[in-house]
Amino acid sequence: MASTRLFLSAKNAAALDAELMSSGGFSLDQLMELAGLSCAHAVYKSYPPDQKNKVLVIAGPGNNGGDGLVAARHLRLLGYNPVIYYPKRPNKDIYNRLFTQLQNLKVPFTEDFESALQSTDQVLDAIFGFSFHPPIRSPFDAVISLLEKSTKPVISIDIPSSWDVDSGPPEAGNLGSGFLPQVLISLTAPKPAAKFFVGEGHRHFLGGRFISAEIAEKWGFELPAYPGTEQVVELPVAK
Ligand SMILES: NC(=O)C1=CN([C@@H]2O[C@H](COP(=O)(O)OP(=O)(O)OC[C@H]3O[C@@H](n4cnc5c(N)ncnc54)[C@H](O)[C@@H]3O)[C@@H](O)[C@H]2O)[C@H](O)CC1
Ligand SMILES: [K+]
Repeated sequence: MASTRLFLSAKNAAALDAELMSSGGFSLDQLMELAGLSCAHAVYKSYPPDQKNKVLVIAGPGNNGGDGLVAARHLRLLGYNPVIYYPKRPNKDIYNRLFTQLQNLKVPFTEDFESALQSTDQVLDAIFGFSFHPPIRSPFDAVISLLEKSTKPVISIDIPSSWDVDSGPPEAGNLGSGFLPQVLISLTAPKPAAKFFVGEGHRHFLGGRFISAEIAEKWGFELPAYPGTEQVVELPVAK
């Protein structure tokens, strides 16, 4: 299993993202496609499709939500039954196109989060990524509260939503302090909050295979070797 040395702070993650899309020559679509594809592959490795598992994808208002929409499309094509809860949908071209692609694949959208949670097999948390700033606002506060009480396995994209990107889970007694996903998929490089992602049986993947060794060195993190054609590499989790 690969190991990584250093973490990418919220500030550096945003700056690196901007660099990839300026001097790096990438478009947001390209990065989001590779990020979302790696998330679908991490779900596949953690919960292989079994009689068309239902995966409830919670998509937030930013690009973390966009990764979730891309992952939902790939999950559908991999044999899952994704259902999407997308309560705050900004009217932006990239999200509108992802929405159209999902509609064409007949992926359902739901407005009833509570019922969808009861009937799902797994949850894909694509609510917030590296631009989240606590405290969490409506309607996602109620969503996190329900996830804290639920026993459904959760796979979080980039950070467990409600955790501070740099300092980790909220203090005991605050919303989100009881939220610990089963699987974390870090994109580009783990964020400092990933230090708090621990526990027997929990799995941590790194995805977003678009970083060169030169970029990793420049931004001060170690890039583990992706095996063969894999879109994710598994990282150790402390017990
Ligand atoms: N290079 C990469 O690794 C790539 C990562 N990608 C993914 O993009 C997210 C970061 O996306 P961004 O749009 O910057 O922000 P978020 O999705 O984290 O959220 C912004 C969104 O959330 C709202 N918000 C912030 N705080 C709160 C709050 N307390 N309560 C409610 N709402 C809040 C804010 O207003 C915005 O609307 C990264 O993590 C990856 O998942 C890309 O796919 C490209 C490549
Ligand atoms: K997330």
